[in-house]
Amino acid sequence: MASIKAKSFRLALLQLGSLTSSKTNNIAVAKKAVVEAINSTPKPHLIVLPEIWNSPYAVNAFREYSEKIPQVGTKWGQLNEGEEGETVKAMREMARDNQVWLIGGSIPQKDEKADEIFNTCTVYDPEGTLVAIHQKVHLFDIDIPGRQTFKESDTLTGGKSLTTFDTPFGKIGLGICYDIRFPEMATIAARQGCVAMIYPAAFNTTTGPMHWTLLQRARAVDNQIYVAMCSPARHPEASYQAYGHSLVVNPLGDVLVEASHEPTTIYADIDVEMLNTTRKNLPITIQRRFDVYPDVAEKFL
Ligand SMILES: NC(=O)CC(=O)C(=O)O
Repeated sequence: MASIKAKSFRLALLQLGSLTSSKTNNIAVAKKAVVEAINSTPKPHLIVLPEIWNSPYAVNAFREYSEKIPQVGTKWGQLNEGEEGETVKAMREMARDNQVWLIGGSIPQKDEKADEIFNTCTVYDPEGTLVAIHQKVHLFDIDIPGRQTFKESDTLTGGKSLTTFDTPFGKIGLGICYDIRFPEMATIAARQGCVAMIYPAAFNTTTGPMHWTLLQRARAVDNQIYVAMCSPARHPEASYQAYGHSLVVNPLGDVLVEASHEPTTIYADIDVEMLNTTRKNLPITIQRRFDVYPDVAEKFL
């Protein structure tokens, strides 16, 4: 597990602004930001959108904005009209038209059979094939009186599995926002050989200043991987004030790049040699004492 065979790559986090209650507007905003990122130099290999970017981040909106998501492996043009939601179709186009890997943030997903709604991240390869689906495992149910109360479980169901996906530049692990507070997910992904954990996210103006940077640095240092979180920009009229501050941290825990709360795109180079050097110099990945405590990744390896 010490060193990882992968290629270095460039990551772009799209901290989308001007998101409204119009899904059509939000799709147009995302499409434009993807095109702008792809025209930057050097070109990013992997583009990330934020959590719940096509809908308001509000428990009473998730059902109305929810969409059908097809199975992993469905290719561009394989489905008939109506077999997948309009946001999913748009994300396929963003990936295919720009020949780029896309982590499509998250959108509310409708599971008609079970009558359930999930907070779901989809990933597309440069051909527009849906290659991974992650349903937010840990629902954001918190109550900090007078400051921040939110109960995703009022309308959402939690996912039941962990998600990684392979790219030509290495294996990537996925989580969504609150998932980062549960360290096992990142540890399992790292033990499976991921170079990075990427979380579409939307912390708020209470929990953001407390824990946003700390959690990412902790997950990075504990697991000697890259960690990134992509947030929407703050929106003064929204019922939920996103923290912004999209961020990328390296395996030493250094913040490589951080946005403010304004709409912007940030870029970072994921340097696999740096990851391997960190693991060689501080060899914690081969010093674990599984004779003293269990390996949380074991049943997933
Ligand atoms: N919005 C979330 O899912 C999580 C969050 O804001 C926090 O953990 O704080």
